Amino acid sequence: MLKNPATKYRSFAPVHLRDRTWPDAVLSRAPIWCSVDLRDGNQSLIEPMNRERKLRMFQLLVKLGFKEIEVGFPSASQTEFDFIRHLIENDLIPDDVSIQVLTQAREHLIRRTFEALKGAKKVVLHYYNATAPVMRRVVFNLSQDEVIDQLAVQHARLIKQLAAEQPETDWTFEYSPEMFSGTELDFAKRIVDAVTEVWQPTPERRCIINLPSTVEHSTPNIFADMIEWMHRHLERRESIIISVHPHNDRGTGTAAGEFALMAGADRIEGCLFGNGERTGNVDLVNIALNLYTQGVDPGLDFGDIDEVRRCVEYCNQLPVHPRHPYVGDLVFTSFSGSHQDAIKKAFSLRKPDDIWEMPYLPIDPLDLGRSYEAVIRVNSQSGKGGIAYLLESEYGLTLPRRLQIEFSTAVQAVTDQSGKEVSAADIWALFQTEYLSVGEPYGYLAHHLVEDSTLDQVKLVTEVAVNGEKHRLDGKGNGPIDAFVSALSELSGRKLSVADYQEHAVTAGSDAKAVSYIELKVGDGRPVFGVGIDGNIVTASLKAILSALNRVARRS
Ligand SMILES: CC(=O)SCCNC(=O)CCNC(=O)[C@H](O)C(C)(C)COP(=O)(O)OP(=O)(O)OC[C@H]1O[C@@H](n2cnc3c(N)ncnc32)[C@H](O)[C@@H]1OP(=O)(O)O
Ligand SMILES: CC(C)C(=O)C(=O)O
Ligand SMILES: [Mg+2]
Repeated sequence: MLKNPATKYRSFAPVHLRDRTWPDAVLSRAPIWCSVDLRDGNQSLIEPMNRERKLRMFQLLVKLGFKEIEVGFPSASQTEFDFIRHLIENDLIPDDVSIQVLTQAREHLIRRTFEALKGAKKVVLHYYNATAPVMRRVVFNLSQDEVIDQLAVQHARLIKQLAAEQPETDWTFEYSPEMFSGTELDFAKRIVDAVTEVWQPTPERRCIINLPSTVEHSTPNIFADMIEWMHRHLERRESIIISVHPHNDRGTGTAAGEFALMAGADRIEGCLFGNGERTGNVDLVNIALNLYTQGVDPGLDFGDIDEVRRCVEYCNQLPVHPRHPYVGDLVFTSFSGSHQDAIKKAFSLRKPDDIWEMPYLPIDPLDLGRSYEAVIRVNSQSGKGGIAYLLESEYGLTLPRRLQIEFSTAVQAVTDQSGKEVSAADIWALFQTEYLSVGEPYGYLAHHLVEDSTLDQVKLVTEVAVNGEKHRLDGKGNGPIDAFVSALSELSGRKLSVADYQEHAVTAGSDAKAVSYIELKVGDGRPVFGVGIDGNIVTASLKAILSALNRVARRS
């Protein structure tokens, strides 16, 4: 049993911001994106990326359109240092991309970081120190003023000085009060103001103040309040890019990121598909595609999302979950009958330039390079709509509604028995067995049609096999179906009549074929469907009648 948590945990305190404005804000443009896959993502991996994997990730991020990429923590290890040298010395960084590097607020680490950056064109130099009370007490044993002076201000000065010594590089400075989300707001403001006082940013040369929820420990509205508070209270706000860096410990990293952007943040740091420390950094793909589905261009290209996933899985050596937003294998799939029914109906009414308004599909899978193939999959939770959708999309058959109902019983029997999914190919095989390959007792052999214009009738001569024996049938009627049905009634000794008849060209496959669906009534029995497919529409209809008759025979 869990112990009483009230004796062990403290609840988070709300921010007193009665006139908050962020809940009414609408996100109408993309933020500045910064990927930290190669740093925060990398430092959380079981096996950090080697150079080859890092390069693959870097090239992917560039291809996706990121202009700010945190490429590592150069003072952490030789691998990190060498990777950054490799990028610079081999001219692998496009001119419009800034590499970003992280360092602790410690002199020897900062000096080593600058060493790693010699010759780089555009750099975001990012340093941090923890600011939360627990860190001040446990890790640093320093007072608020000492943390401001000894960690933040002194190292802001050092960074300014070392940057001036490397004027060939276009520098942007970034400071993170690490654990901002657990820091008193007035202290966070004081330390940030002290840093910007040293740097003296201008609206033309802004610095970045990155406000992380290093560990997410409140609901996202509290984080948004904190960001709006900082946005309103910071000195030199017009010369600062406010960045956020949400983690996902409570599972609300995306909401926190979006609310923070509504609350005044200009920039967001995160990882592809939410990799990163513990439960991960905020998922930038999620945020970007959420914008996209609101009609806002995110400025990042996820037009081949499966390719992105493959690369990320390779680099991180971690799988992406099948339910992961926008990318998981199952996220565009409906198994349940009512969802399938609505999707099928919406697809058939949709015109190419319509606004996307598709039940159960927040985004068009085609926009992400996915197909409609997986949109509907069938198991015992499915209904006729999904089965009909698969036969139509994969095999070009548009089943009449009552046939959908009839055939879904056959599919349901299979899925109920196996408990498993049935593929489109399985459904097609079952459809063939049920309707198309029923050649006994009646089999179609040939027909000959004579139109008699004087009588306004047709004469139909048919050859059919009955239990393997050839029979010639002569029939008359107002059309070939009518003529055949009357001849068959005579042969079988039972009254046959057509309750419904539909046909269409088969749209799938290369051969021009027609399909005919006949609902046949035999005597007083309930109508039964038969289906025929043939290059000739009359033959297709005759086969459909025999299919229905054979199915009746099979049942009895
Ligand atoms: C929230 C984040 O993601 S922050 C980024 C975290 N990322 C990483 O740590 C990955 C790379 N890190 C490393 O390679 C190493 O930790 C290094 C090179 C940075 C430092 O290594 P070491 O000097 O061996 O220290 P160690 O790893 O034990 O870290 C603890 C020390 O850092 C100090 N420290 C931690 N954060 C800071 C900071 N922001 N500023 C100054 N000192 C700090 C601690 O006080 C402690 O010092 P102490 O040994 O005097 O008690
Ligand atoms: C270094 C900082 C930005 C960080 O990764 C965090 O606080 O989560
Ligand atoms: Mg982080």
